[in-house]
Amino acid sequence: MDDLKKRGLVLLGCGKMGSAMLKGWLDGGLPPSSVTVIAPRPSDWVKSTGVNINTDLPEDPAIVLLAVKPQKMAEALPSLKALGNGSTVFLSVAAGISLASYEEMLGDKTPIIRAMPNTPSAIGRGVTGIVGNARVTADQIQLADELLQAVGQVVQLENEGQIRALTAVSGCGPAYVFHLIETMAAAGTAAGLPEDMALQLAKATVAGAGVLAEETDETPTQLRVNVTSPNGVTAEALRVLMDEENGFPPLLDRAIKAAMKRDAELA
Ligand SMILES: NC(=O)C1=CN([C@@H]2O[C@H](COP(=O)(O)OP(=O)(O)OC[C@H]3O[C@@H](n4cnc5c(N)ncnc54)[C@H](OP(=O)(O)O)[C@@H]3O)[C@@H](O)[C@H]2O)C=CC1
Ligand SMILES: O=C(O)[C@@H]1CCC=N1
Repeated sequence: MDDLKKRGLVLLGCGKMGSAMLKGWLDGGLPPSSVTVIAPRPSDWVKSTGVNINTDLPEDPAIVLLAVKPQKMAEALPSLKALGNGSTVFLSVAAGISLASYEEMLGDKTPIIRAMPNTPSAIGRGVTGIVGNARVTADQIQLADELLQAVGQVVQLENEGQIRALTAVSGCGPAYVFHLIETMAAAGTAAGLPEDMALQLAKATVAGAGVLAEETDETPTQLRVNVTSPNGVTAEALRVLMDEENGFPPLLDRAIKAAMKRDAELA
């Protein structure tokens, strides 16, 4: 991390994901002076952080984070090509785009790491999968791992092929959970609760269940059983949700497959 502070971190794109990660790093003590953001329309929040914005780039930054939309990558990346084939590590969070495509755009001697984070990174509770190309050294993987651990957990993938499924599960996953909160709250409101109370109950239930699932030694299956009194109330709801034809299992399976299909298209 000292190397990163000295040589600098460049962010290409600083929208929702770039800002979530930058917030986590700045909150964790990364000096804003070590960071250079390249962004056509930096947000008020980015401007308020004290990072360098659209200034000259450091000569040999330790890491360049690529956080533009996959569709914008080919247009945005040429401005950084001079840093390719050197010791700067390119860390891409973009869905779909392969290590081979980056090698084509930046030079095949460029150390490149694909990472797939998620937005809870903004509060240090993200989870990121990473995989590097053949040029990445163990030290560079270690640096990326350390940087990403500042915003949550890190999983090292065995091969690039796994990143598509990881994207569909944890990269997109917060959106599924937020939608669960939305729909629980809406169902609670329809069932007679005041809207704000239903939302409070849905948020606290999802947050509490999430922390419990992470902190206990019990499996999610056992935790579910613990809630489900025999012939009780939960059992009736689960009969609907666990239905093998219309419940969560086929629905989530279809959702994950749809996400993976889109990831492949973006590639
Ligand atoms: N959102 C998420 O939960 C996750 C996103 N990702 C990945 O992160 C990447 C960014 O997604 P997200 O943050 O959601 O998208 P956003 O649209 O919020 O952010 C992308 C940013 O890139 C900027 N930008 C566009 N063109 C350029 C350029 N030429 N140079 C520099 N910056 C540019 C955009 O600016 P402007 O809007 O002004 O055009 C925008 O601020 C994507 O590749 C996505 O796959 C990965 C994991 C999770
Ligand atoms: O929706 C997307 O394409 C990005 C990738 C993972 C989360 N958001």
